[in-house]
Amino acid sequence: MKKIVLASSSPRRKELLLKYKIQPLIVSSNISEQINSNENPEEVAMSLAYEKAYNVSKKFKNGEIIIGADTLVCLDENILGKPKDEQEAFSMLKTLNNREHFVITGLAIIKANTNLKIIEYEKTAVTFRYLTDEKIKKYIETGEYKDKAGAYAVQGLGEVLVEKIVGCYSNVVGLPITKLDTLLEKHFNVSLL
Ligand SMILES: Cc1cn([C@H]2C[C@H](O)[C@@H](COP(=O)(O)OP(=O)(O)OP(=O)(O)O)O2)c(=O)[nH]c1=O
Repeated sequence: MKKIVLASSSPRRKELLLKYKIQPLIVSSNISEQINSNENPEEVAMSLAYEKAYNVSKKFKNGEIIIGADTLVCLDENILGKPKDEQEAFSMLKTLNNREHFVITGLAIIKANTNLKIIEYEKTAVTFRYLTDEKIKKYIETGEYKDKAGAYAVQGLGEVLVEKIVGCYSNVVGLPITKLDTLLEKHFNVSLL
């Protein structure tokens, strides 16, 4: 079987991928993620995903398949990354309140020691229900906002904040599984199942 490498330290991505038979090696990319908010969010997500995959691919030499991803939340052309503290988490959740936003994950797949690289993105629409300041504060008190783009986790307690999702669910959690399988089959002759 071809060796698959997940270039990520995200426990969510790891969990999403470990369900499948491909037994990925997990290697953290350690890149410093700089978000330039003047850029188009899809391009930001794809270029960060590529940087992560490329950084890890340099450690491999035998045609290993390296997967990198970057998830960000996008509201009216503004990019929301991970909040640095509770105050920032509160203001992020307040702006997401009672309306629709988009979650974009850039996905990069590289074959080590070849020129083969595929870079795409997936976009999912998420609508928050109306939340009182009290409810937002209670959610922040759970600590779940930490290390999450947009300050929430739909797969966790943050489920209660969400009224509607249109599109790929795993994309919101951090790795668009359907798109990943489609690209792996098409370009790398690998299947998740
Ligand atoms: C919106 C949302 C984001 N997230 C998480 C997924 C990502 O881990 C994180 C966005 O951060 P990323 O910078 O995409 O990833 P990461 O720093 O956690 O991991 P790495 O760069 O090593 O791959 O937000 C959720 O877990 N649930 C959600 O509902």
